[in-house]
Amino acid sequence: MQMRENRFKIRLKAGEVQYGIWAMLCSTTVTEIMGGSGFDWVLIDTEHAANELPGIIDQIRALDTTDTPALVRPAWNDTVLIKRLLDSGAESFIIPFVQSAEEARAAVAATRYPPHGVRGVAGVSRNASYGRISTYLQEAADHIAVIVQIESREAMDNLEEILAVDGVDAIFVGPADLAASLGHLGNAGHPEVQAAIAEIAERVKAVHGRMGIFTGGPEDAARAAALGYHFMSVGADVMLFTRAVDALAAAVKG
Ligand SMILES: O=C(O)C(=O)C[C@H](O)[C@@H](O)CO
Repeated sequence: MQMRENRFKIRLKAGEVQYGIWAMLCSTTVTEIMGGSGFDWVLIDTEHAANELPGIIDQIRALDTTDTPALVRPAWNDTVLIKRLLDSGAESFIIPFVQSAEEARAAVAATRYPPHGVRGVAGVSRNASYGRISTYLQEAADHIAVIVQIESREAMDNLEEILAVDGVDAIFVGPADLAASLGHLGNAGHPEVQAAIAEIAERVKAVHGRMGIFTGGPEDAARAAALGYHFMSVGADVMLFTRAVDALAAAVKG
């Protein structure tokens, strides 16, 4: 058995525009539904959602039945969390709150087998089709996408050093945490935050231009695309569902 291509990573490295959505409801059904909607990726969030490993695996399995690649955000830039997600079949990661080149190197190392990293070796996990993919250990690194989140003032201060880390495929801006770090908690629309988002874009474009951002919807995504961001999340299942059920209740209950 051969390893399948990581279509998200291929398109990411080519700088193609890819629109995604956040999966936070911890629902295999909802994630599967979103996988059939036509998005270019669905991110299974474990940082700000109660997604745990069994449910994450089920959601990855569900997305495997669609044309939409799965991305996973571990709860933290943690070697053990990333190892367990890799063995479960995750291959594209958005790593939260990376603030330095050292932390970026640690994130990459968590996805690499020795001598290039510290990932624990088990050739019979789900990622290797339980041992059927005999070349997995040798080929895995090429199929894994490592995206680090830039979402603090310190990360901005270290941006070029982070971009230079071998194995970091792209950065992803988290506007909510960036706003908090810049002193504008809850106000990602503050001019200083928006200026920082634009500054990050210019600095990343001066290096390789591979950058994504969390946006609140199509209009926000269009503004981000105009700055050069090319993989954008345009929403989250939890927000979409809450708004829809609240609107329905209001419609019938006045
Ligand atoms: O800081 C951010 O913004 C992000 O990283 C995205 C959020 O965590 C996402 O859950 C939407 O609030």
